[in-house]
Amino acid sequence: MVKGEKISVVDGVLNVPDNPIIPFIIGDGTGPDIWAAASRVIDAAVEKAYGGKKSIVWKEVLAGEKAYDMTGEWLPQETLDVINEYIIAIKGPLTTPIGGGIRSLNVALRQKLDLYTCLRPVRWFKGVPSPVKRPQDVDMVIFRENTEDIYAGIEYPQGSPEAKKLLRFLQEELGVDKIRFPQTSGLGIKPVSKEGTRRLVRAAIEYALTQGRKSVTLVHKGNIMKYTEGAFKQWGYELAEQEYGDQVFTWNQYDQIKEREGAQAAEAAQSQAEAAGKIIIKDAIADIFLQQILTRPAEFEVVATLNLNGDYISDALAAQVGGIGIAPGANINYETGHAIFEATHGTAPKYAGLDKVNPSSVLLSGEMMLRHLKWNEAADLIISSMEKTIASKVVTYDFARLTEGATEVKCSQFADELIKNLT
Ligand SMILES: NC(=O)C1=CN([C@@H]2O[C@H](COP(=O)(O)OP(=O)(O)OC[C@H]3O[C@@H](n4cnc5c(N)ncnc54)[C@H](OP(=O)(O)O)[C@@H]3O)[C@@H](O)[C@H]2O)C=CC1
Ligand SMILES: O=C(O)CCC(=O)C(=O)O
Ligand SMILES: [Mg+2]
Repeated sequence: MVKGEKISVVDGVLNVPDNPIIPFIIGDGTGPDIWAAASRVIDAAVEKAYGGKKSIVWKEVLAGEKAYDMTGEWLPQETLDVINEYIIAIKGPLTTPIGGGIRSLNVALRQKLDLYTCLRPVRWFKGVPSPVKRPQDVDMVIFRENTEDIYAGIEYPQGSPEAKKLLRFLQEELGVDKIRFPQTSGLGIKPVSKEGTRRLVRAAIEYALTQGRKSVTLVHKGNIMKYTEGAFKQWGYELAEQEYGDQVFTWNQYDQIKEREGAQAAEAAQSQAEAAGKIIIKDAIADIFLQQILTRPAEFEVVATLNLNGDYISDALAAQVGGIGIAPGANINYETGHAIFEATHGTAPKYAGLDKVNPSSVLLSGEMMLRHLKWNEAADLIISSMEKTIASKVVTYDFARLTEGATEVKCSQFADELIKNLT
């Protein structure tokens, strides 16, 4: 058996040995099915690409139901320590109960390791059934802030001593008289910071610059939540202008030119910036954005947004390219180099243990991980195999039910097909 080595970060650069040890969390619900399938494909792609010279040494770490059954803890400290030490990890989905019980372990992992970017690329694979006419126009990369917003978990149940105390403070100290039914309200707090916004928007702009993307759209609900979502927009524009002055043109600048010199001059300035290859930094209010990504998706490329908006937007966009079964993602801290790759979907509990669901989301998260490690040859093999397999119409239930003439296969059989098509 190959003895693995640790990935390290040297002078801010990821140093990847030929046999990196990569921790994985198998996940709850359908997690074991999709992980078994996806990890086989990842291993086969690496073997095919490097002929045995490189391989991943998987190291299981515990979280969720398996961790609770084995250790009595949902998220053992050891799991956090191991991921911290080994830098790069991958995970299956973990269950979060609704309306009570433990807080999200998925969110806890992101917060505890400060993985502030949730990176979710959304693209269409030819042949995947889609509810829209031109799914090929959807090619967006979402940068969702991953550590703040109402996901911070500062929430108090209705009638609790904490809720009563906070209510009293709001009413007596801050003169709040707008809570419609104070005695029967649960309360939540939404922290959004300048630092959190700046590092997220910086990551989005860096991505646009290095990947040759034309625009970054700041998505917010700043008309209603002025000092959180509105501030996100303002801080985002400020960061873009301060740090990327000659490489970007912002709609904030557009508005200033319009006010000073009129609409024609502003239009001309934007056209000139586009012609010069500058990145356009624009913004959209979240509700209309959800309409525009359906009606004119080609206008959006990189999206930077807050935590809750990003959660909604990523599932909505996934639907346009074939659904959550094919939506990958990663949680990344670009300063420390730590990253956990994970599918966008959840545990899909009704299909648990049936060897049925589509393993593509976690597999494509693995593909993102390989690319992150600069193992592009193996990543490319996964993409071309995915294209061939989907074109042959041998697919899991989610695509089969929408594809005429498809052959429906199980999760594990889909992995077999993918491995066969790694050529
Ligand atoms: N990062 C994480 O670990 C996440 C965890 N969760 C957690 O997962 C649990 C269930 O959440 P829920 O809201 O039902 O969302 P899920 O994403 O688990 O499932 C919703 C639906 O999406 C489809 N789906 C999900 N995964 C796949 C797949 N691999 N292949 C094909 N279709 C798929 C199924 O649709 P259909 O019924 O149409 O076949 C499924 O019923 C909750 O506890 C939630 O908190 C949720 C999101 C992310
Ligand atoms: O943590 C959870 O249970 C849900 C998280 C989620 O929906 C997401 O990250 O997209
Ligand atoms: Mg979600």
